[in-house]
Amino acid sequence: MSDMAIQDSYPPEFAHCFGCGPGNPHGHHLKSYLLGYETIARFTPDLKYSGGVPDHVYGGMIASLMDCHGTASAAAFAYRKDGRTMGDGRRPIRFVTASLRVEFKKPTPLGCELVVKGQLLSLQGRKAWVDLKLAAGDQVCATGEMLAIRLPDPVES
Ligand SMILES: CCCCC/C=C\C/C=C\C/C=C\C/C=C\CCCC(=O)SCCNC(=O)CCNC(=O)[C@H](O)C(C)(C)COP(=O)(O)OP(=O)(O)OC[C@H]1O[C@@H](n2cnc3c(N)ncnc32)[C@H](O)[C@@H]1OP(=O)(O)O
Repeated sequence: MSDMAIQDSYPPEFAHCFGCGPGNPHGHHLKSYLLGYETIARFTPDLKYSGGVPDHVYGGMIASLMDCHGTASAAAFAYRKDGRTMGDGRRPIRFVTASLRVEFKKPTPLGCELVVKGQLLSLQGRKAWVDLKLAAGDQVCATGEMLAIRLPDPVES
């Protein structure tokens, strides 16, 4: 596993995301790591993120974790495909979410660590499709699929 969280390679001007930006003092600071052919993030939501059922996580938090982990995963997979290393000093590879489908399979318990994993389904041009799973212990509580779009490099003037 790379020691560097994918989000820690974001330059300061891209580090303000509420869900995962290291530079947002009020945010969640999600950290995603490339581990072989998949990505992994661990997060324990604060008890205030309860959903409609007591002791269960609010669905928006689940989508938020997938949103940030999915775009970070897309970037990590693109770095690997391009034969690059994150934080290599060149213009960073960045993706944004174009679409995210979440399927809530089981209630997600509040107060325990959640593990989000990402796998690359396809990477074609600027488009990355990422498969996502969120589990509490052995229980997969939500699955998702993201289409992330790579931000184009600026045109040199
Ligand atoms: C989001 C603002 C953009 C400016 C960003 C600036 C700085 C941030 C940079 C990096 C972020 C760094 C770190 C990330 C941190 C946290 C991320 C958390 C995740 C998020 O929280 S992220 C926010 C939510 N996210 C958005 O706020 C996106 C709003 N949106 C857009 O900004 C544009 O929509 C964009 C850029 C997606 C594409 O725009 P574009 O002009 O560059 O490219 P274009 O439209 O040509 O699409 C190219 C090909 O993707 C296909 N395509 C596009 N959208 C599709 C869809 N929905 N379904 C199916 N296919 C789709 C087209 O059909 C075409 O396909 P084809 O090439 O085959 O024709």
